[in-house]
Amino acid sequence: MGEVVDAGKKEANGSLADLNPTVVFVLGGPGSGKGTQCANIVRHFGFTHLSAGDLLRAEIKSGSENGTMISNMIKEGKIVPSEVTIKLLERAMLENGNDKFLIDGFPRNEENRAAFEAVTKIEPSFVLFFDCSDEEMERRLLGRNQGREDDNIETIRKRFKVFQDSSLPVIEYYNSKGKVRKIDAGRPVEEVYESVKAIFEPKNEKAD
Ligand SMILES: Nc1ncnc2c1ncn2[C@@H]1O[C@H](COP(=O)(O)OP(=O)(O)OP(=O)(O)O)[C@@H](O)[C@H]1O
Ligand SMILES: Nc1ccn([C@H]2C[C@H](O)[C@@H](COP(=O)(O)O)O2)c(=O)n1
Ligand SMILES: [Mg+2]
Repeated sequence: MGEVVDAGKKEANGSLADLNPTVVFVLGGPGSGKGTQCANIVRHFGFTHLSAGDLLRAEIKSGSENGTMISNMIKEGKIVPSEVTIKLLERAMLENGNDKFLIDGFPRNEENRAAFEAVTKIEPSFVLFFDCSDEEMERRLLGRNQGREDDNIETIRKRFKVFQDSSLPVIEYYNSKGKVRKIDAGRPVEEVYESVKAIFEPKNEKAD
């Protein structure tokens, strides 16, 4: 008889090396609109959206042994150790079945970046960077109303500082490799998406 599998869960099959997925990192400050724009990209371009923050919040809810540590770090706006987040991302990619992923909110610091590269051997195709002012991001986060424990002014300020100090250097790293596609994310959702769409649409380059 075959193995009984929990009906609610998919099995993580194979390895990432076998899957060899296309990966786009989606970066930007807290509230810059990463999740909002990823939902649009998924609808039109067949990617699967994996938000590192969502995976960490699900891990807290699952009652995992790391739950309390993750919850405390998120409340403080700090970055969870890479091995925890990378395991969640690897599992999500292998369980999913798709081979095109938008990885949202990762890598958040140099440790995330270097560990992901070392463990998965995956190079992102490019990095989508949503550039937005702190004033606009703060307004959006305070109006988000999704019950997130980190959407309060004290934690928001800490998250902004971590973004400046730890996440921007990662974007600069990829920029030096010509991989960053920067989007002015301070505009209305539909306008931002027009710019995003242009990046994902295949180019109609004329042959000679
Ligand atoms: N271009 C936009 N203009 C106005 N509001 C927006 C825009 N994009 C997103 N929002 C709103 O701002 C809030 C934050 O957006 P979203 O959750 O997509 O940001 P995020 O970058 O994923 O944030 P976080 O890093 O905190 O997860 C949401 O309430 C969303 O509806
Ligand atoms: N690579 C990551 C991504 C997220 N986190 C933690 C810390 C963030 O403040 C929080 C929320 O993430 P968001 O949903 O805003 O992308 O999750 C992390 O530690 N490491
Ligand atoms: Mg988000």
